[in-house]
Amino acid sequence: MNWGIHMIKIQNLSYRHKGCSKYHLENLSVEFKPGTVNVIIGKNGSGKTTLFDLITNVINRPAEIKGVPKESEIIYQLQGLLFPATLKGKDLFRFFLYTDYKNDIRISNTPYTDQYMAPSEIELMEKVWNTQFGQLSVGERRYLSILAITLMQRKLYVFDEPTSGVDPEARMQILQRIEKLTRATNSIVILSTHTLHEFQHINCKIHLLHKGNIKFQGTYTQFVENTFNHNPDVAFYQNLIL
Ligand SMILES: Nc1ncnc2c1ncn2[C@@H]1O[C@H](COP(=O)(O)OP(=O)(O)OP(=O)(O)O)[C@@H](O)[C@H]1O
Repeated sequence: MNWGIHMIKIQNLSYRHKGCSKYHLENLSVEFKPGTVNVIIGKNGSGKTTLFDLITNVINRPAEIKGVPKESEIIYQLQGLLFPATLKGKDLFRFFLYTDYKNDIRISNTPYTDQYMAPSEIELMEKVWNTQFGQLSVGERRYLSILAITLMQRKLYVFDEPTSGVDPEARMQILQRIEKLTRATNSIVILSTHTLHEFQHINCKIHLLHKGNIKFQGTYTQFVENTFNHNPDVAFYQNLIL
């Protein structure tokens, strides 16, 4: 019997997309554990989405990736937000939450709110609930989608750039929701981002993906500790040239 901590373990994974001569992931070894937000960073085209697609079986999952829960226990937020423009905010919530067999949140004409929301979030929910998706801004769409996803109960959450296009206040609110997932359950949370400084106050482990492999792994504090002004963008650059 396995009493060990549940985690996703990748060992010596090499992968290239069909028709490509160059490997996008090369002898990649990494572990994703519960209890922290696993933040994947890396340059454009470094393979973050490819890695997510492999973990979630969007691309056939290779044997080198172990410990992934079964499909019904996974939720994968894609970079693009594909949802019919005429459906309303509440319909999006219904779409996500009614597909979640574990959920008992009921959707009505009254906007969803809970005790974790700041007044600005409640105000936003009141606005978006009965507004068509197509009439919402990109950031409003993303906030609404991520909020719905964080209300689902899963063993693995994968978010591809969940804060892209979102204003600084809503970004922190989204990240705090995501961080809460790691506290309340034993779930594994993995996300990718290009905006690093917002993780300063989030319980996270950073994994820097570069040239097919992990170049840096550690806490936010470890990531910035050797840089002037503790600037994470400088740390990013320095790690690439090391
Ligand atoms: N279906 C595909 N066929 C061939 N090459 C692909 C395919 N999908 C992605 N690639 C290539 O794989 C590499 C990694 O792409 P990927 O989308 O995983 O990067 P990323 O780190 O998520 O980038 P970004 O930060 O820009 O979102 C890129 O060079 C890309 O051109």
